[in-house]
Amino acid sequence: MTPLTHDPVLLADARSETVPFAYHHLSETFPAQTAARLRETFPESGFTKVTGADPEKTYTMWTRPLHPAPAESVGELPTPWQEFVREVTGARYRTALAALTGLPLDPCPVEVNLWRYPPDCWLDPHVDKPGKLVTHVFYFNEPWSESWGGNLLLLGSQDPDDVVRRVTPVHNSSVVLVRGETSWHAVESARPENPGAVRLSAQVIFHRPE
Ligand SMILES: O=C(O)CCC(=O)C(=O)O
Ligand SMILES: [Fe+2]
Repeated sequence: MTPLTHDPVLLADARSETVPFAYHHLSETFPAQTAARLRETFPESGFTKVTGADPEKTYTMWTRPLHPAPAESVGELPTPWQEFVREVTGARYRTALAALTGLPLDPCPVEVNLWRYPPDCWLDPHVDKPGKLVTHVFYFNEPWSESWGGNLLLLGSQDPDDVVRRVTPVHNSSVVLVRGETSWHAVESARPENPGAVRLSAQVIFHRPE
């Protein structure tokens, strides 16, 4: 059996930004081989529907909880993803993320989940719920072109056109979003002419302690 290598997330290489709000971008999140294994084994089953609310149109994206996760689903998780969960729920990553963000993350419950967005799904502008202190979003699409849409939009206000930064969900990149009253962001719809690519992401969320 392949040993659990427990590769670190390369947070030391993050580019820290303050505009339009505090966030950090990593163009290479994992060593290339680790990222490739995660990409190749990104799960296809165990997802449940999330229906987007839009008066004109309904659409469905899919999510799967990895931590906490239903006990029976853990054994089915491919080994690279079991390693991912161990790494992002472990002390090394938590300490590095606390150092990067300046937030006291020690007492925070951590949640890990996966997302599959078929073409044409989007998320309207929002600031994350106040209970979320910081969210790290990891992307696994290869290839992905900015022109396909599906970009994470970092906004200057609630206005979807007030786009300050556009983060393309390219393979092995990731973004750490620090939640605040003005941390407006949205996910742009992936264009239908995008050749069938499903937008694949994982999220690690540190929640404010109860
Ligand atoms: O997938 C992304 O790029 C961001 C998703 C997001 O903002 C959220 O789920 O709250
Ligand atoms: Fe969000």
